[in-house]
Order: sequence, then structure tokens, then C-alpha cells
Amino acid sequence: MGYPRLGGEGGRGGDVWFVAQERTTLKTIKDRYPQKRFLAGTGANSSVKALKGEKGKDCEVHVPVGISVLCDDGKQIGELNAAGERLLVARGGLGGSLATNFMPCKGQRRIVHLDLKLIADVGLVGFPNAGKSSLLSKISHAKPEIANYAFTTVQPELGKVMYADYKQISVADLPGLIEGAHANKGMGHKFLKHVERTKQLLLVVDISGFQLSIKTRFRTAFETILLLTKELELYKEELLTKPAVLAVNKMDLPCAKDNLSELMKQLQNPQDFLHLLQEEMIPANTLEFKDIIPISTYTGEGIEELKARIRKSIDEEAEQENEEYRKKKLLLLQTSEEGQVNRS
Ligand SMILES: Nc1nc2c(ncn2[C@@H]2O[C@H](COP(=O)(O)OP(=O)(O)OP(=O)(O)O)[C@@H](O)[C@H]2O)c(=O)[nH]1
Ligand SMILES: [Mg+2]
Repeated sequence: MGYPRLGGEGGRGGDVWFVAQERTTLKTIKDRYPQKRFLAGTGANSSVKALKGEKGKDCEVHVPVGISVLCDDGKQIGELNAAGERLLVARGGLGGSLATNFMPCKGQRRIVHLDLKLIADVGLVGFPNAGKSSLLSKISHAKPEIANYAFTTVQPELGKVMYADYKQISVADLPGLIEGAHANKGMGHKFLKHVERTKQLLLVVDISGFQLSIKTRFRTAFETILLLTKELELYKEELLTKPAVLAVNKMDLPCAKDNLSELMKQLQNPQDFLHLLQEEMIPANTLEFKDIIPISTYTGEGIEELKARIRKSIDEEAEQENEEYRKKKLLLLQTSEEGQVNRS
């Protein structure tokens, strides 16, 4: 792209910045900049008299919020997580100076890759067919595809849960995880990276235990929870530190009540039941659920309660963040006051 981003006499060339903007998508970038090239300006020539001229005009490229910018070798240059954040992607070249015999330098050249991760308050995590999309369509206006086969959802979809006081919570419907997802089975990495960006997890399990298209056709809800935990742990241990709520789905099925009481026993003393799984499938840590809610997306059982618990969990987390922020501010204030007293 041919911006004349030359610096003024002896000045530095303009830089290339990525600026995060709401409502920008990867497609918008492709449409707006089909050439896919952004040039950092070359520095300007200099005469002996004017060694430091004005810097060239920067090039600003609008990119979606939630993007990671990676170099050709896979190293991360940076991330843009909020609207308005800016990232310097390529520096303009230095202008001519005495040191360069008044010759200017070219701008930095870099091939970059953009990796978009979804940002949502809550991410739905579960095996295929557990009812994640059914749940999203029940609690929000989103219309995800729902079907009785595994991997119906192949793209994450966002829904907004509305509350009476107009608060909105974003929930991401993610494709189902399978055993081996951490090793990229079933495009596991592509799905798991979205889990990284959600503030909280909502695990959805099918209480009937039937699983489609997974090694074993039957996995109890308890086994499913351990397997999901293992996948999250193997991909990135920190994922297990996110607050998590468990939705036990398909409570309308005949076997559900008995299975639920069995599951509650198992979750109270997980150590006593770990032998049910092969050793390599047992996670090192178990997920602590803030709440366990039996639901049915068919009958609507538990749905309002689940919505209320999600809200409570999000509010509690926000309150905790505020508290930490206040403490930090106070500490800063105290240390700067002490510094002033010491100086006077
Ligand atoms: N009996 C019963 N069936 C349900 C319930 N919720 C969902 N289902 C059925 O379970 C099947 C899978 O539902 P989906 O919502 O597509 O499941 P998913 O977890 O999004 O599946 P993937 O997108 O493949 O990961 C569908 O046939 C649904 O109709 C429920 O509460 N009770
Ligand atoms: Mg789905």
C-alpha cells in the first residue's frame, strides 16, 4: 500500500499499528485491505542542517477485538483484548543521520498471522450431543443448529443472556470436545483456544450417559466430567482455575433421577471413584463447581435457576476484581504518600 509515510527531513518513517475495534471481523479486514500488505514508511533523507525532521504518518489498521498477532515463526507480537487497544506491528525506518552517513533506512518488514479467539463471559464446554446448543437457544435469542448427531456445532456461536435489570451476559456455544482434544483430535485446539478467552466455564453433561461417535458409546456423567477436566488440564492447566458451573442436562429422561443421585455421590468424594477410569485419563486436579444444576432443555426444568446462578457467579467475580483493584490503588496511594513524607 503506498502511503507516502516518509518522515520529514531526516525523520523516521511512519509505523504500522493494529487498532482493535468492535464490529470489525476477519472478513472486514480481507474486504477492506485485499492487498493484505501494510507498509511501514522509509525514513527520510537528511541534510547536515536538519538531522531530525518530522516523523512520517502512521498507518492504522482496524482489527477485531480478541486478536493475537503472531510472527512467521509462531512467536507472539501481542494481543488486542479491548476496543481501542493499539499494537505496534512494524516500525518505520530511521531517518538519515550523521551515523548513517545521512542515508535513511527502510521500514521493518514482517509477515504476521492473526489468530482470533472469541471473548465471552461464559463458555459452554461438553462432549458432542450433550445439549450445549439446545441450552444456548433456551437462555438466549441465539439460534444455533441442534441435531441428534455429534459435531453439529463446528463454529463457535455467541448468545446474549438478558436479565430483568438489562444486564447482559455473553455465552459462547463451543463445538463438542472429545477425548484427545488436547492433542488436537477433532480439531481440539481450534475449539480449546476459545475456552481460554471465556471468563467462566459452564460444563454441560448428558445425564443419560450415551455419547455419540466417541470410543465408548456409554460414559457416565461423572466419567465425562473427568475426561473433560483432563482435556482442559492437558491443553492448559490454568483453564481449571476458571470459575465453573455444572449443568446436568436431559433430566426429562427416565434414568435421569437415579443417575443424578449417583453423580452427586461421586462428585462429593471423587477420589473414591477414580478407579472407574483408566489411569491415563485421570486428571491431576478436579474441577470445583460453584453450582451443580440439573436441567432439561426440553421441559425447561432448572433453566431459570441456571440463569440466576450464572448471573450470581459473574457478579461475584466482578466484585472480587473490583476489590482487588481497590486494594492495589490503596497500596499505590500509601506508598506514594510514604515517599512524599520521606522526602519532606
Ligand atoms: N431428552 C432430551 N434431549 C435433549 C435435551 N437437550 C438436548 N437434547 C437433544 O440432544 C441432541 C443434541 O443436542 P445439541 O444441542 O445439538 O447438542 P450439542 O452439545 O450442541 O452437540 P454438538 O454441537 O455436536 O457438540 C439433540 O437431539 C437435542 O434435541 C434434553 O434436555 N432432553
Ligand atoms: Mg452444538
